[in-house]
Amino acid sequence: MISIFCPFSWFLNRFVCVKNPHLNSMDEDILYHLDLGTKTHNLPAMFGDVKFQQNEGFCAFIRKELGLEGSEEDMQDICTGTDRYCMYKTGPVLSINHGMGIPSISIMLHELIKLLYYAKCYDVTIIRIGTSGGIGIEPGSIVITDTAVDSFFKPQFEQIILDTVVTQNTELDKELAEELLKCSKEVPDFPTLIGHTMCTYDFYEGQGRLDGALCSFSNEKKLDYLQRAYKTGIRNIEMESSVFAAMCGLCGLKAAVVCVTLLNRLECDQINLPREVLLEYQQHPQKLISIFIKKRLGRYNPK
Ligand SMILES: O=P(O)(O)O[C@H]1O[C@H](CO)[C@@H](O)[C@H]1O
Ligand SMILES: O=c1cc[nH]c(=O)[nH]1
Repeated sequence: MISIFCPFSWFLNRFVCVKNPHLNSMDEDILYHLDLGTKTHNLPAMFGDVKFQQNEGFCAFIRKELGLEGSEEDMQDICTGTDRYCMYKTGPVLSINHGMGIPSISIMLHELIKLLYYAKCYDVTIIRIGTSGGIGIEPGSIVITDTAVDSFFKPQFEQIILDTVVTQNTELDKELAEELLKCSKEVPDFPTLIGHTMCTYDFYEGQGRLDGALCSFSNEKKLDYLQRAYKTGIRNIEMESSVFAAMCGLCGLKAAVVCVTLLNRLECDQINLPREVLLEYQQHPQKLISIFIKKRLGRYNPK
């Protein structure tokens, strides 16, 4: 492990760290997919005050909740030169979309973590908020992930590095998950629970769906698989949590995954609720995270 910032060990955990000795010898680092760079942008000035990082377009909402200055129109996409990702910042909150699937979020995280490192950010909490398919729970529920598991229900992420399979840990921060669960008591209008999240490489066959262009198994096989997943403690399925947990863990970032469930996969495969219901469900994680951020900043006033 390389520690870059400070010789005092108590300080090390506070700064975002990278684990790449080669970065030290680079004159310039171009964060290509974010359209930012260490020579072209003053990253500490732009991002040095970031304390919370979200993965969805969430800034306008939290800006209003925190009563920060300016209008929604003031919020410019920071990654204007690329259409790969969008990034917004309001006060100490940075919000980025990550696309779908492990490769997309992994590229974003490499560049984001370097950005936080170059910007000398410290005490950062990073939260993925998004949607998922629930298993055996009411649609609209939030699952706070304790551990991301793979399609074999194993708590690990297999990263292929050169021609070697490297197994990485996918446990998320337990204290942070509990703190988020505590915050959920303030929003009793939807259930929130802590559980395992299965992370897959595909939305259709990879999540046991019968409605893709390809399907090679029966309804009985599908249900048997999902019921076995439920028995191991898996409560939802999505497509990014494992590499997110692994990379954040390796870089010492306190991380959480907070996803709403759009359907109960023991009952159906299609996401067939009206658009307005789905949009309302997608606000559930935002409401919870907004309470969490307000509490952390000492700005929470229950209504
Ligand atoms: O709502 P988001 O964050 O995109 O997450 C889920 O939705 C997508 C599939 O519809 C996948 O990315 C999955 O992880
Ligand atoms: O079933 C679902 C719903 C949202 N996202 C997923 O990955 N799966």
